[in-house]
Amino acid sequence: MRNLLALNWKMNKTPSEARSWAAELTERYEEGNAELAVMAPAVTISTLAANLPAGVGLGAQDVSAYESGAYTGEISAGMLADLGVQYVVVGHSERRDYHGETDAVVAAKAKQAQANGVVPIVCVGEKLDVREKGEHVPFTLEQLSGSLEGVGTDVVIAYEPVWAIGTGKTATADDAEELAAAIRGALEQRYGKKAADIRILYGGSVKPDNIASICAKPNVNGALVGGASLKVADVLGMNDALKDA
Ligand SMILES: O=C[C@H](O)COP(=O)(O)O
Repeated sequence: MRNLLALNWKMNKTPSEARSWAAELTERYEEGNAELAVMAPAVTISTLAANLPAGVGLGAQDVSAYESGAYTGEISAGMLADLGVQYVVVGHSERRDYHGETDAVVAAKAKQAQANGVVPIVCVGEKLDVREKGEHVPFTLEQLSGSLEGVGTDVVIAYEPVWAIGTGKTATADDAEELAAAIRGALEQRYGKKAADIRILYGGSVKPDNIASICAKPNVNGALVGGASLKVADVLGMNDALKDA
């Protein structure tokens, strides 16, 4: 399966900065074996749609759980689709933590995305205390189960141990594979044979020098990258590292 390198800018870059980033990427990018997609702040999506190099996909970082109507400040999946958005991150730990998103809300968002032809990237993963108790596998699988309630197979899963996000502490490739394999098993129970075609990403302090070993694991099919997505040089480094993958 082709690796997906999902670049989550989080709340970084103005539209002008996004234009410069896209221009630099266009100048230096050579398509490799990995699929690249930018998970952009909503206000930069139009700019990126017009300026990203061919072959680089477009994503959003959140979507409303509702179709349309009186939900001030929300952005619907239909609006994202109309801008050419292919992917949307749902249930990122920062949204679960700072905005109180429950598994049910995450599932509703994923369903809205799918109903509009946008592929949800459903994020799951444990905090440090859960890992220290050795409960990271059952915790993550329960979160996954709730977040996929009623969600179809056109989905990407991102396993992000919260303790590894933005901390410089990367899970080892074996840690990533332990959870990716457990997630694959859960997907098989839910979706049968189609589970083999669902991409499972790892996220948490991924950089050019560790991405290849993590993505070499059999059940890891790419990465959800925060900090290292902001500089074009790092993105090219990760793209190169996956060239032979
Ligand atoms: O969405 C991306 C993840 O939260 C990882 O962020 P990070 O690469 O800065 O650790």
